[in-house]
Amino acid sequence: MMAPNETAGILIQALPYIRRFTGKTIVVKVGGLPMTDPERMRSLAKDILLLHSVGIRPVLVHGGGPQIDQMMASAGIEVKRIDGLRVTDAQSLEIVRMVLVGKTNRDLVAAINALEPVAIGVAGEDGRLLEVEPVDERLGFVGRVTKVRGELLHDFHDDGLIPVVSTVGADTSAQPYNINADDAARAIAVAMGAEKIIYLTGTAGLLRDPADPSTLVQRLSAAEARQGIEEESVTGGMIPKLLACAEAVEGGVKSAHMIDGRAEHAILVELFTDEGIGTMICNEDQSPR
Ligand SMILES: Nc1ncnc2c1ncn2[C@@H]1O[C@H](COP(=O)(O)OP(=O)(O)O)[C@@H](O)[C@H]1O
Ligand SMILES: CC(=O)N[C@@H](CCC(=O)OP(=O)(O)O)C(=O)O
Repeated sequence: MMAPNETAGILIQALPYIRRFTGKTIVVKVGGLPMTDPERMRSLAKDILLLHSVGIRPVLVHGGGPQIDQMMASAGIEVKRIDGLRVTDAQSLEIVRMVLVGKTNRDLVAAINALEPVAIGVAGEDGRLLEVEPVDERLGFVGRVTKVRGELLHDFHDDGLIPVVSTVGADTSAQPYNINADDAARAIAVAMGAEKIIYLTGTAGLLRDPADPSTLVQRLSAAEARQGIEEESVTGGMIPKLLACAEAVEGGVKSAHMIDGRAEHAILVELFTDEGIGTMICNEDQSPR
């Protein structure tokens, strides 16, 4: 049990951050890995609800890569990725939609609503929320976001709701496309003029040596993040994530953070304490945090 003066100290430390972020949009992207544990999902739901309760406008964008892999394996479909993006044919696309829209989104919405019924699930293909164009013909139905109807998400906030977005988009003829969730979250954050984008991931942040958590890179500029993509130590899902962070900051989001989704209440520590955790990407002239 924490001593009362310790609790008071934490609240006092949090106050300037709460003041600074109240009324601001903060996009939180959660990857599939932190969502494999129901206890972690409940803890995430509490954090998101706390942001909402202090007047911050959170948008929760989710992935579900490991869950899609699992479903594809049980359907006997081979998983193929190019530079961290899933090769998605018509059959795989059905599985992607089933998992992301039908399961992961529902589970997150239910976890928040069990605490307070303010979460609303929406897929990028609903109401043209995320309009896309194909990325590369080798990838099949994989889309890059060309337009975001951010006003739909602002309207949800105005109505006291927390949008939870699954990242299946559609082209102008309503053909659904699979979108890398890191990139979709970036597009949403830029379109909404978000203050921050926070990536909750299955690693401590960007590591110089992926096998050694003590090599965490605490801070880098958007230009350095772009250079980092070229480095040998950056592979797989970290490639689109780092690129998304750079593009978010270049698109006007004040800072992009990659933090450990496995750590309890990581979002609250990042937002409301002086320490901050993980890797932060911001413009060079930006003051820390
Ligand atoms: N340099 C690096 N630093 C940290 N993680 C890295 C690095 N290079 C590759 N990775 C891998 O990228 C993963 C993050 O990408 P991804 O699995 O797509 O995340 P998520 O699904 O959590 O959004 C890490 O869990 C790690 O396995
Ligand atoms: C095109 C593409 O790769 N889409 C991703 C969408 C889910 C995702 O991004 O999930 P994570 O955040 O857990 O990685 C996929 O099919 O895995």
